[in-house]
Amino acid sequence: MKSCIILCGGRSRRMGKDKGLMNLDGDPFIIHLLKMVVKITEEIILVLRDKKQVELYQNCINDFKRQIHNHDPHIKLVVDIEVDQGPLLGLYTGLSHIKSEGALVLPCDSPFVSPYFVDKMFELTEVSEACILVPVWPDGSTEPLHSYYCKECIPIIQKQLENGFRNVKSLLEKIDVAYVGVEVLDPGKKSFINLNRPEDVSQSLKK
Ligand SMILES: Nc1nc2c(ncn2[C@@H]2O[C@H](COP(=O)(O)OP(=O)(O)OP(=O)(O)O)[C@@H](O)[C@H]2O)c(=O)[nH]1
Repeated sequence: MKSCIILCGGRSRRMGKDKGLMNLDGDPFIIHLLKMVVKITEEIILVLRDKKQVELYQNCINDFKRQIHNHDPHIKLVVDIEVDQGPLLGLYTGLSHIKSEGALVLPCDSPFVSPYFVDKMFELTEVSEACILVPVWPDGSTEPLHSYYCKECIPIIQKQLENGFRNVKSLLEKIDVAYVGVEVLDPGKKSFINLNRPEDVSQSLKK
């Protein structure tokens, strides 16, 4: 079973409005992601901040269901166990809800994630013995919000949170990680584009 967790619970301060619901070329970012991921996975968990955000995303997903003529596209909305604690807690919440052994984690602000990337990640997790699979750039920087995490990470994340860490990168030092070059996962590298500011959106439309 292939599971995907999409983190949507950030504050979008730089964008000024909820990034997942931002319009890009006719669809909200989250719908760009869902259109692609729904065809590849059997379970999708959106991790949101609070009930108010759930209501907004539920409306958006109801429109999506009508659009694709599918009343049950295996999408579940869950809420962070504590608000505003950052993506590490979002990951913890997401992993606590999945039915499978692990999940591909994506941020809601990367609407150009490609099916090639998603397929490749799942293909590599099947042969990797590591708990986490993380894309790495030639300069050594990593993409922990475009990574695969197995459920064995849950107690380690819990410990990291108790120790005051809120950053997903802090987890990578604590558990077995396999690093894979970004060029292997997405030769065009568009999957890793994050749209954080209004100007990022207008620039992405010009490309
Ligand atoms: N569930 C959950 N997701 C989060 C949380 N914080 C950030 N995220 C998600 O993690 C991804 C990266 O977030 P950032 O861009 O670093 O932070 P942001 O709060 O969304 O945006 P800024 O306020 O502009 O920094 C996005 O998909 C966010 O929605 C959180 O506390 N809970």
